[in-house]
Amino acid sequence: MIGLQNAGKTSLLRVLAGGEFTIDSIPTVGFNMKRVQKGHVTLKCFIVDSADREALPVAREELQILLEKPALEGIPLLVLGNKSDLPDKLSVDELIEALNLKAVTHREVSCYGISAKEETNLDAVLQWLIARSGR
Ligand SMILES: Nc1nc2c(ncn2[C@@H]2O[C@H](COP(=O)(O)OP(=O)(O)OP(=O)(O)O)[C@@H](O)[C@H]2O)c(=O)[nH]1
Ligand SMILES: [Mg+2]
Repeated sequence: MIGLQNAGKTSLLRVLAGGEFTIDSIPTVGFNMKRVQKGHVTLKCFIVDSADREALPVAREELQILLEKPALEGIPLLVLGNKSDLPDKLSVDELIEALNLKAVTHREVSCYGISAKEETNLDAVLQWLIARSGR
């Protein structure tokens, strides 16, 4: 799980692990990367704050850099627009545009709007991960 500061990584991992959402999540110091790995396939989950329009260009660049890494070539990419409960959020179509996901080739790309807070669409995230974990 990779994402800029404040995107909601800790919140999502906590909720996915069956914990409670807390509004006063403490910023994670140090490592911000978790891998869901099985065999030789590392699934990539890139999370963004879909309501933080100013951070999206930075997220777009970070994602670009990650996708250029030879070790991650061809690996499926799951992009999560978190905080879909916020009124100012971008739609999935707008996120695809803002992150330039249509330019991603030679790998499967999925993009979901989710909310760690309201637990919206998290079943889709789990389904995505489960469906690809056996490959
Ligand atoms: N409204 C809303 N707020 C959220 C959601 N997910 C996380 N937040 C809030 O966003 C802030 C940052 O969440 P974190 O989970 O700490 O984000 P993070 O990506 O782990 O941040 P760093 O560890 O600092 O990189 C916290 O105040 C969370 O409560 C969401 O789905 N909706
Ligand atoms: Mg964190």
